[in-house]
Amino acid sequence: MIRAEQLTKRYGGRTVVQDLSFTVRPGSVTGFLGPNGAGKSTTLRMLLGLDAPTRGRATLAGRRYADHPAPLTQVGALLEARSLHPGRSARNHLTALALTHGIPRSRVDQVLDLAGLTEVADRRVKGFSLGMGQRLGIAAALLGDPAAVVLDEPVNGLDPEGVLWIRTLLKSLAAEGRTVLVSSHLMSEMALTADHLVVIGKGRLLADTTVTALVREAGGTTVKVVTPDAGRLRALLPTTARITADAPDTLHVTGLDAAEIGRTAAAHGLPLYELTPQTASLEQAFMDLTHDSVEYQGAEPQRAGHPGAAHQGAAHQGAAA
Ligand SMILES: Nc1ncnc2c1ncn2[C@@H]1O[C@H](COP(=O)(O)OP(=O)(O)OP(=O)(O)O)[C@@H](O)[C@H]1O
Repeated sequence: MIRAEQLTKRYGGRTVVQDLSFTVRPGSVTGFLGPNGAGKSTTLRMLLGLDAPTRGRATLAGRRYADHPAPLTQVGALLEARSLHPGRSARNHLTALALTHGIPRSRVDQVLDLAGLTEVADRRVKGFSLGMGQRLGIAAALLGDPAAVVLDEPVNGLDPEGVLWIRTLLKSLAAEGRTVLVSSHLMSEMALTADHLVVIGKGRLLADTTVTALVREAGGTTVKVVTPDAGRLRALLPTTARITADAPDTLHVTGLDAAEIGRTAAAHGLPLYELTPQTASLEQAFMDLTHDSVEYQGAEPQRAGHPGAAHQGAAHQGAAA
């Protein structure tokens, strides 16, 4: 369990984290979301004892990081700035870390395997790609077999295979009963990875909720349906569904999932050319939530009237810095 209690951080005269309180529970992935500059990294550094709070408290399993006799067994962390000795191999790097923390050497091989680095374990780190470096950082975070894992923007700069690997790993760490806290400025990524969300903007808490609840609040998932028989399909769907049409053959259906719509169409022999659940509403919910907290506004994205266009307009304001 990770807990932030009224955490506040001031740099000079500027408050970058203010009165932030939240709890991260074991057994699920918690996404820590906010636009660029919202204070995510600063908060994570305070949780990990790397920065002292101006006010408030951060605890892991009830104690401050510095008060744990063997912190690496409590929490493993991957922060954005990595300090790796370029001339060392991955194995040597992990072995040095293990020896200085009283962790058996045998654990090094286990984490190399877990991170998919066994084959390159004896290569010098300076030849590593960004993805391999990220895997090594995660191997180091898991070295102490920690009860909690904290990762700052772990998918930044990774290729699709790397992103998928991290997503799967985070879910399996949570399924093992660990506490998993992962920061991101991308709602689309967190929607696929996290169960719970803590959203901040300008250092303040904006939402502490589940992905499911946020989807519900955003009006549910909308399904785009393209069919030459749009009129007939519309008449066959339950009246509880909200349906809009922006072209003669295209419906946007809220309140029904894709499977139900597909079954109805199949039962009546209606051909479907497209049946696509859209998370655009979730992106929009995130942008609405954080709109006033974005430090560096780019051009205002189009606030379009239908979900498909909103998706295209979702140019991640947070990334506009
Ligand atoms: N050591 C520091 N001294 C002064 N200001 C700082 C320091 N570290 C961070 N800040 C400021 O605090 C604010 C929050 O920064 P932080 O890196 O925590 O945000 P973030 O949410 O992690 O952003 P990003 O998504 O861009 O990484 C920023 O305005 C940043 O400029």
